[in-house]
Parts: sequence; structure tokens; C-alpha cells
Amino acid sequence: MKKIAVIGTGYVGLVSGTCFADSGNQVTCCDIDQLKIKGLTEGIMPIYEPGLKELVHKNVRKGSLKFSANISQEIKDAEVILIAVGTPMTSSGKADLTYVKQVAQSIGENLNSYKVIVTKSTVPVGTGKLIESVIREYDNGKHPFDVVSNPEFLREGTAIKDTMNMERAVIGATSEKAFQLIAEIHKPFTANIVKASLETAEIIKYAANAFLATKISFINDIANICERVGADVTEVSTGIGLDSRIGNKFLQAGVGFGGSCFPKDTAALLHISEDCGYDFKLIKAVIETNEGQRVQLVKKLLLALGSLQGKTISVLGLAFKPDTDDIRSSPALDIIPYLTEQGAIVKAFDPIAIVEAKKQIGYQCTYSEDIYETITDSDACMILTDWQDVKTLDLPLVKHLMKQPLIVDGRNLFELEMMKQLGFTYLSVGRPAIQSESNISKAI
Ligand SMILES: NC(=O)c1ccc[n+]([C@@H]2O[C@H](COP(=O)([O-])OP(=O)(O)OC[C@H]3O[C@@H](n4cnc5c(N)ncnc54)[C@H](O)[C@@H]3O)[C@@H](O)[C@H]2O)c1
Ligand SMILES: O=c1ccn([C@@H]2O[C@H](COP(=O)(O)OP(=O)(O)O[C@H]3O[C@H](CO)[C@@H](O)[C@H](O)[C@H]3O)[C@@H](O)[C@H]2O)c(=O)[nH]1
Repeated sequence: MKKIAVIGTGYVGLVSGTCFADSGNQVTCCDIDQLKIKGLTEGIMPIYEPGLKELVHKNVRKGSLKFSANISQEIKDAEVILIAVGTPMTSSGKADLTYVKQVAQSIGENLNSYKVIVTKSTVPVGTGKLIESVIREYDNGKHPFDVVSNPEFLREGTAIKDTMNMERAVIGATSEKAFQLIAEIHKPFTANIVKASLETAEIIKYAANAFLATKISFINDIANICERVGADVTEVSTGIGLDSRIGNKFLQAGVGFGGSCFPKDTAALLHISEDCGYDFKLIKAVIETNEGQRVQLVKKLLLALGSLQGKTISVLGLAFKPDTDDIRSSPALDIIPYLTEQGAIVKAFDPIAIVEAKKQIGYQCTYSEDIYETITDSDACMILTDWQDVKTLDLPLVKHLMKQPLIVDGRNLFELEMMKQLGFTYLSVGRPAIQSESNISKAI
């Protein structure tokens, strides 16, 4: 049993802190956001993540998990401190280390005995060493400590499962003692411990995300070729994914990747490469292709409708992926403002992300948790998130409710033959366009 203080109670801090508490440690999750801590103390989750609320409540009842805004005291009391604060993208694309440095200072000011300081935030190479020097500076070199890079690989929407059954733990430590300690707390979750240097552990995180993002942009580029030659990208994904050297995951073509990690981490990796004098052409192309995917989808809508002026567009999905209320870098954040600028009347559906979306998109569109109400009387429907509610739409009813049966699908959810039979104009990604017999003038 280790006494762990987690600093930063976002996705990573809350999920990993709760899982460490559940596996027999004594955990306090801390945050500078007093409202967040107050809510958590009252049992209110700041994020939607399947299974999280139940696991938090269970561990709070058990006495293994608590929440605190008194960060100084929790640093003093802990043996292990996890840094899990945000590292957002600056306007230049670099990772912003402001919060990480603040926490390092706070640790230095409150160090009172040997502690292991673990970075779970995604940080550029060299940050572990930076944290070490900031702590030493504010502690005046009085106390011994070790620094560990232990990047987080959880996915939103499946975060608890990903942590409890993690495929590997990557641990880069400044001493064998610290490595052993952090390896021990991971034993309940995985037998695959990757031992690395601080710098290697830091770059593993960026390499993992960049590789997955590359798979997505690759298949999106193939999708764009498929559209031009009359092929079907979903069949290409199956055809290449069955080769075990390629694998079938992260080969779904669509509107491009979003979320709090891939866009930010590919941009940060580009900066890391520039800073060390390397021209990382591949990652530039991955980013460019991704930005283009949103444009491709909107172009299809424009071609089909001619002009968007006065047209009612229903947008299905605000979250960047299903089972989360996270809208960071969600396709909807780019696409809805563009549609409204073009004079469209936008009605947006999402089962749980509306509160978050309103904070960024505001009231330029209307919002509903009722998918059929959203679709009613629309001239076109755009699918941006593969929510279960969208996948299981009653399509004959949709056709009946819409002004005209036009669906632009950024997630390739429906069989082409079925859409043809139902009489939709159905424009998806990397697949032949289905043209309805009805009154759409210029559909591609
Ligand atoms: N979200 C994910 O799925 C995910 C997965 C793997 C890695 N990561 C990485 O983990 C890090 C955290 O991501 P997140 O999505 O959990 O972030 P988040 O933005 O949701 O939460 C960060 C939290 O840190 C708090 N904070 C900021 N400064 C603080 C300070 N000085 N002291 C105490 N608390 C402070 C904020 O109030 C906030 O609650 C990022 O580097 C991210 O790239 C995220
Ligand atoms: O075949 C695919 C797979 C995913 N996506 C999109 O890619 C984005 C990211 O999806 P996913 O990876 O499932 O979600 P995240 O929660 O952002 O998780 C990623 O980012 C996290 C933060 O770094 C890492 O910890 C995870 O390992 C990594 O998968 C989403 O917009 C998806 O719609 C596709 O377009 N096609």
C-alpha cells in the first residue's frame, strides 16, 4: 500500500487515481479547481466516463480515495506524487508546460522527505529533467527525491477498462529504487513493464499517439483516392487489416481525428522534431490530411445542396467520439461555425456533450438530446460522431421526418445497398456516393 497524491483531477488524474485506490493504495486526488474538488467530495463527477462514478463512490466508501484542494499538505503526506495536469497546445502548437512547472514548484516548496515524483501528463522530451531542476531549486537541495516518467495511454470512453487491463506500463526513472516502486503499483494492472530512460519514456507517449494518428490519416488518404476511383475504403480496411502485420484497428476512415490528445500531440511532436533540427515530413502530412478531412465532408454537403443559405442542417454528434462529453478538437467545433457562417440553420444532437458544446459553440445553433426532433424538417443531416443512438437510427422514420433524404456521413455508419434501397442520397467517406431519385439537384 502506497500513499499517493495525484495532482490534477482531469481524466487522467481522476481515472488513474481511482484505479490505484481500487488496487490497494491510499490515494488523494488534488486540484486547484476548488469547485471540482467540492463537487467530487459531494459525489459529483466533473466528466462523463462509463463506470467512473461507481468506482469513485466505491473507493470513497472504502476509505482508499479522497479529494483535496490543500495541495501543499497532500504533497507533504505522500510517498508518491503523480503529476496529471493539462499540457494544452499553445498557439504555436507547442505543449504548454505552465501547469507542470507550477506543480513542480509546489512540490519543491513542500518536500519534507524522500518522494517519487511521477509525470503522467504528456510532456515533451526533457520535461522530466526540467521538473527535477525546478523541484531541486525550490527545495534548495535539502531532500532526496526521484523523478519518473510514466505516460498514460487510456482512451476516453473506455478509460477504466484501459487502466485496469493496461497493455503495458512504461516507466522511465532516475533510480532503480523509484523504478521498482512504480513497477510494484502497476503489478495489479499488467505484467508488461517497459523499463526506459526518462527521455525514452517521454518520447514513447508521443510516438504511440503519432503512430495511431498516422494510421488514421493514411486510411483517410486512401479513402480520398477510393472516392476518385470508385472503390470502397471500408473493404480496403478489411482487406489490409487482416494482415496481422498491419492490424485492423485505427483504420476507420472518416471526418478525421479529434479529441484532447491526437491533434495536440502530433503538433507537439512536430515542434519536438523542429527543436532538435529534424524535418519530420510524415507528421506534417498526417496533420494536413486530418485538417482536410473536415473540409472534404463539408464540400460534399455544399455540392449536394448548392448553397447553405437558409437550409436547415441537422448535425448528429458534438463529442469527439462516443461515450464521452469531451468536445476538445471535436469536428463539430469546426463544422458548425462554418455552416452557420454560410447561412445555414443548424440543429445539433448529442446525448451528453451539449453542456460542454454550448461553452464553445454558444448559441449559433440549437441543441437537443432528442435525435428525431433534431432531424425533423432538415434539408440535410451530417453525422459527426458514431454514437450508438446514431448507429441504430430508424432510417425509414428519418426519411419521413426530413425535408429531403440527404445524409452526409463522416463515420461510414450505414451499408450502401441499404441506403440505396431506402432512397437516400447518402454521401459517406471513401465509398461510392448513393444518389436518391428525389429532388436533390446537384448531388455528387
Ligand atoms: N484525456 C485523456 O484521455 C488523456 C490520456 C492520456 C494522457 N493525457 C495527458 O494527461 C494530461 C492531463 O490530461 P487531462 O485530459 O486529464 O487534463 P484536464 O485538462 O482534463 O485536467 C487537468 C486538471 O489539472 C488541474 N490543474 C491545472 N493546474 C493545476 C495545479 N497547478 N495544481 C493542481 N491542479 C491543477 C486542472 O484544474 C484540471 O482539473 C495531459 O498532458 C494529457 O495530454 C490525457
Ligand atoms: O479508426 C479510427 C480510430 C479513431 N478515430 C478518431 O481518432 C480520435 C481519437 O480516438 P481514440 O484514440 O479512440 O480516443 P482518445 O481518447 O483520444 O485516445 C487517444 O489519445 C489518448 C491521449 O493521449 C491516448 O492515451 C490513447 O491511447 C489514444 O488512443 C477520435 O476522434 C476518433 O473518432 C478515427 O477517426 N478512426
